[in-house]
Amino acid sequence: MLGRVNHIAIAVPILDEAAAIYRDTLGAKVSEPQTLAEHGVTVIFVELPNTKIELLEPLDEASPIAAFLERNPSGGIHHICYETPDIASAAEKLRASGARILGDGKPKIGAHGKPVLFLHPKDFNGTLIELEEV
Ligand SMILES: CC[C@H](C(=O)O)C(=O)SCCNC(=O)CCNC(=O)[C@H](O)C(C)(C)COP(=O)(O)OP(=O)(O)OC[C@H]1O[C@@H](n2cnc3c(N)ncnc32)[C@H](O)[C@@H]1OP(=O)(O)O
Ligand SMILES: [Co+2]
Repeated sequence: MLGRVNHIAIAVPILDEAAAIYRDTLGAKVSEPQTLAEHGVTVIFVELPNTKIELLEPLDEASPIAAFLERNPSGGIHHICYETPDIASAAEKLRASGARILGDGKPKIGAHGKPVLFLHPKDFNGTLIELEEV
């Protein structure tokens, strides 16, 4: 079911400041901001040799990451995204195992234009998992 780590996401209070740290202090290549209205966030990707860092800023208080940032005002690691070759079959196996798929349980299109799903952190050692079909 699991392929490569596609990205590790960090929720941040101020996206431009977080991107400047990666670009100017850490010398990494960062993308332009991408607003994902359907997901309630604006994202910037930090390109690394073996994976990406996804910097996430909430669009508004209704954002799914707003409560996380209230609990962690300076930001924090938010989720890990694993690649999967077949998200429908992964969802079927996960449901059969009793794992909770968040939202309406149907894949949505993510930042890379691919179908993604999120799994409840309480079912996976307190870690929010995103699956992206690649
Ligand atoms: C898809 C576009 C883009 C991409 O990569 O392409 C993205 O990644 S968009 C990312 C933003 N979207 C999401 O994160 C969608 C899935 N997330 C959610 O639905 C919520 O964040 C949810 C339900 C995981 C948590 O929401 P909230 O904090 O408002 O809910 P609760 O207070 O009920 O939390 C329940 C329980 O889980 C703990 N929690 C919450 N967030 C996390 C987290 N990121 N990692 C670990 N644990 C988390 C929270 O503390 C609660 O625990 P408890 O012990 O009950 O207090
Ligand atoms: Co993500």
